[in-house]
Amino acid sequence: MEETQRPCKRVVDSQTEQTYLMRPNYLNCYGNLFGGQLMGWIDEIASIVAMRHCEADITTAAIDNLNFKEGATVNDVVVLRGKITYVGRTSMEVRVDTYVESRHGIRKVINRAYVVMVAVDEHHHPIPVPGLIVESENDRAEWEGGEKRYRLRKQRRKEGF
Ligand SMILES: CCCCCCCCCCCCCCCC(=O)SCCNC(=O)CCNC(=O)[C@H](O)C(C)(C)COP(=O)(O)OP(=O)(O)OC[C@H]1O[C@@H](n2cnc3c(N)ncnc32)[C@H](O)[C@@H]1OP(=O)(O)O
Repeated sequence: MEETQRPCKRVVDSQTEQTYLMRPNYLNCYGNLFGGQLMGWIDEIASIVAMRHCEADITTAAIDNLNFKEGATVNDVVVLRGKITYVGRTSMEVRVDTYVESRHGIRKVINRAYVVMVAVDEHHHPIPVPGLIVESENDRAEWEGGEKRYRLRKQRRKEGF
């Protein structure tokens, strides 16, 4: 959240959207979007959001909550939207929502993932990231959820996984 000691940026400063027209090479053998392909896209957009926020190199520390609620097939339009929800000292949580979009622009959720990215220097050591300016009620709710997940991940690491 906002701190006087470090620079702060807004959620919108790094928000990113990426759109794909589904091609045969994105599909699995059943003709649906291949899960590994989607994971690669999620990791890529989360990386871009995090790099835009911290203006440095990043590495992926964790990906949570991959649920596939809808499929997508050839000629569908798939949209990924990524935004920062929470920042620690050197880590950033990015929420990535994936949708399949109809020809009329109606979006159905395929997946929601939370990705933890860590800013690193040239020696791959974690470095501090800018704080996050929480501007809306929505940003605040995301921040509070992110804070809980941050603590939970720390606890899980203490317990050994
Ligand atoms: C034709 C079709 C092709 C399709 C094709 C598809 C292919 C299918 C692709 C799938 C794609 C999947 C997505 C791969 C994504 C990668 O590529 S994962 C592999 C890349 N990542 C790595 O190698 C990272 C390895 N880990 C590390 O280098 C270190 O653990 C880290 C992350 C830099 C952390 O360093 P550390 O020494 O543990 O530092 P420490 O001070 O303890 O922690 C630093 C911060 O990280 C946080 N942190 C550390 N560990 C964790 C953790 N496990 N969880 C959360 N936060 C953590 C800490 O809380 C801390 O945050 P702050 O409190 O400062 O905010």
